[in-house]
Amino acid sequence: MAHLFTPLTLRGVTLKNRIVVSPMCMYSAEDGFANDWHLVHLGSRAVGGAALVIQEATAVAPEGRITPDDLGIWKDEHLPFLRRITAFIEAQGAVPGIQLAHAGRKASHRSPWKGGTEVPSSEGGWPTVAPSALPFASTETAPQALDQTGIDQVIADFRAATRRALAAGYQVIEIHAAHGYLLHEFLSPLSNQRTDSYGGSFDNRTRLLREVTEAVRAELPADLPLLVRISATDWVADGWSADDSVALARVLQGLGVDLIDCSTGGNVAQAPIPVGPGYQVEFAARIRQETGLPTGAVGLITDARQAEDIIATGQANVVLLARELLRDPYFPLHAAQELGVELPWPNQYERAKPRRR
Ligand SMILES: Cc1cc2nc3c(=O)[nH]c(=O)nc-3n(C[C@H](O)[C@H](O)[C@H](O)COP(=O)(O)O)c2cc1C
Repeated sequence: MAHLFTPLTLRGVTLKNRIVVSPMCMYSAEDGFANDWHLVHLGSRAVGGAALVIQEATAVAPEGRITPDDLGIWKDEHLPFLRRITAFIEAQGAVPGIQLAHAGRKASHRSPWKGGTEVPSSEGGWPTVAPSALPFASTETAPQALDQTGIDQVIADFRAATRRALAAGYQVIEIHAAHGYLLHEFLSPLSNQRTDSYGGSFDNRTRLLREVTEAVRAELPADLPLLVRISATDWVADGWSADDSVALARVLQGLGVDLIDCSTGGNVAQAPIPVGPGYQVEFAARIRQETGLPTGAVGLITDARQAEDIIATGQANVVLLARELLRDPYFPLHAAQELGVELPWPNQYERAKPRRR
């Protein structure tokens, strides 16, 4: 049996294989509400055979949206449609997951295909918040530094969003602490120059993520797993480092986190990132090796044998695929075919279109 198709149990949730749909903003929501697009998009990844479908960065507060077109879970009215999505994913034998997010200083931007620039207030843009009043790029408006009341509100928003996510039927929660969004901004000394108990030392810069993690974990039943996505490095000297990530993983392990999803970058506009096949896998491997905590590898994993090798060699416990699953929503079924694994109904790979190379 290929390692890629062995089940993985995290607390009381069993993934039927090791292929996870990496969260991807689809910029197709209005006022945070999911619609038919999200049902078909996420549902088809479940039909395609992925074990866990993690819904895009879903904002815990309206001002935490990257773009006005992001999904949200800041009010109960969002839940009825989300329930349709989770029910459909589950009916395909996959696990519905959600990434809870706050975009911090990178909020209030147009989607990439609308240019990615800041949305002016005249067009519905809003003031952004961050640990310090430092813009992501020198051309952008500076965010407001959060005060203690604002920080408490962020923690309360993650807590309330978790409660809603459970009510909507998600079985896996992932906290988004990567890619230069709010929680990563607090971690990195490049974006966090606070002098209070949330800035300065490692202990202080990790405080908000620890408090958010504790709040989310406290809402979760003991049998549901919690994932945290981190950017394992800022890719620049004096930024957040791989050593920091190992230390953070140990702390998160003690707070009941079950898997670290290891991405990188996003907090420095011009970071020299050596993008190439599997370029972030080494961080998942190191964290797993040094902490014993399960990890997820992500980033240019596009090939069944590459994915199999990552799992077989113990570099990560799951692989997360993003763009390859846009190109080939049936990647898991094709991978099974390529690795000689026969899957039970309804995931017989014969039902999928042959893959063109
Ligand atoms: C259109 C698009 C939207 C994305 N949105 C998110 C997101 O909401 N949350 C997140 O953590 N990463 C997001 N990412 C990053 C992916 O999850 C993934 O980490 C990255 O694309 C590298 O994986 P890949 O090479 O398989 O695409 C997005 C990527 C793309 C292409």
